[in-house]
Amino acid sequence: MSTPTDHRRTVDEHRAVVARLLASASPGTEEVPLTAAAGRVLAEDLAAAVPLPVFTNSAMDGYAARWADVGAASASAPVRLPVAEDLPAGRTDVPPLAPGTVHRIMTGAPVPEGADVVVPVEETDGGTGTVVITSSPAAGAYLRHAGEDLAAGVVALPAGTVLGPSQLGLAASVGRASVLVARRPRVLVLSTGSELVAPGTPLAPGQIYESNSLLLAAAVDAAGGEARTLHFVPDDVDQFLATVRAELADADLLLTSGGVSMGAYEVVKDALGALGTVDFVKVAVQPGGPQGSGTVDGVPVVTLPGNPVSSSVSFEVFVRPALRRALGIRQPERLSTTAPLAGPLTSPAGRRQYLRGSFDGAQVSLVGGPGSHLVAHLARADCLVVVPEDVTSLPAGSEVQILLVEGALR
Ligand SMILES: Nc1nc2c(c(=O)[nH]1)N[C@H]1C(S)=C(S)[C@@H](COP(=O)(O)OP(=O)(O)OC[C@H]3O[C@@H](n4cnc5c(N)ncnc54)[C@H](O)[C@@H]3O)O[C@H]1N2
Ligand code: MOO
Repeated sequence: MSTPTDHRRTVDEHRAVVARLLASASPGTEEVPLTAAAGRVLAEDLAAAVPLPVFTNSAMDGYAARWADVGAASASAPVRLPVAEDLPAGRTDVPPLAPGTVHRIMTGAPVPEGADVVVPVEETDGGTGTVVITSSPAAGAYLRHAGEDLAAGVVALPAGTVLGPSQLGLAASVGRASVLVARRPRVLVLSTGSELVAPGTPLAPGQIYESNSLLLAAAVDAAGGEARTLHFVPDDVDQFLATVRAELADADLLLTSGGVSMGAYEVVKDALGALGTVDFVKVAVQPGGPQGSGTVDGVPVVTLPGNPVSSSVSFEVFVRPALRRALGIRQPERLSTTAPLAGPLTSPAGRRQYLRGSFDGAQVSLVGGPGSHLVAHLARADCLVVVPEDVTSLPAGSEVQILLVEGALR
């Protein structure tokens, strides 16, 4: 229950704190071959060295012609013309088209000077010495003009673009073999908890499988970082700090899960809290209330709560956008929309709630309840339903904001 002494940082305040912190975690840029650039973030305005199309070329297999010669062709009054040249794609010496002749041309081949239409082979007898044309498309048809897609010299891809398949295709189309990209922040993902054992080993009573480091490392990688995981079984605070410090040398960010609430054995909070450079706060959010942020030996650290759903949601809300912003990504946030609720919901007063949902393109259904241990439900969700701080209940049909997380509408 919220009391006057229970001051909580707002979600937006904590998002700003983490964004500022991670801005300093940005490790600069590097040139990479285009063949290794998938998923990377462009760190330069990539200018087109060539126009697209590079030269005016044919959109069809057929005959490059002068419309004045072929425009009147019909089945009852076919036009017969000599075929002066054969132009396969890749031909570099293209003679101009003399009046009263055609050039046989293949898709992608340069259109000869003087041609202003391509007659598809289907409208002809396919002749190679002479051709009989039985109909002509409109003047100008089937010409793909140099520069109509992109002019030479303009920015083809602005800095901050994530290089997906079509962006890589464009970079290659303008002739780039390598690109300047943001270095991927190296994120050390550290989970703590003596009840946690690695998947694949037998469980003793009281033990569970460690899952947060897998979840968070995959989320870090998907956000553009480069995760390395470490599971620390706490003995004592000094040993924890020594382990963390030894691993920090190659990290741009330390991301921990667990050990930050109010219990008697909160190794993350105890060890990092004592340094005086990490703040532990409560955020007005559910799940994911207990949060921490600061630096360890100058390296940014964000501490997430251990409940798996809390870890996942707080990564989504606080870390992912900050990491993507630090990478220079133009659109760091998830796509968001509004959708009507399939059923009613309730939400705690004074907390922004992020409920797991499933969006079918028309309405959103809740997946499981608010419990932050519901990992199976989490894995079935494809969106987060955002319930504002001042809303405690909503009837079915209410419009709610949803964040489309990875895999929505798959
Ligand atoms: N008296 C209070 N108790 C709790 C509070 C509170 O305010 N007062 N906050 C609750 C909330 S909210 C959360 S969230 C959790 C956060 O706790 P910790 O961050 O200290 O996490 P742990 O206690 O270590 O673990 C919580 C829960 O999650 C499981 N867990 C932890 N790490 C992993 C992992 N790597 N893989 C899988 N599962 C993990 C752990 O076994 C626990 O069940 O505190 C509440 N308590
Ligand atoms: O608010 Mo805690 O983060 O889930 O249960």
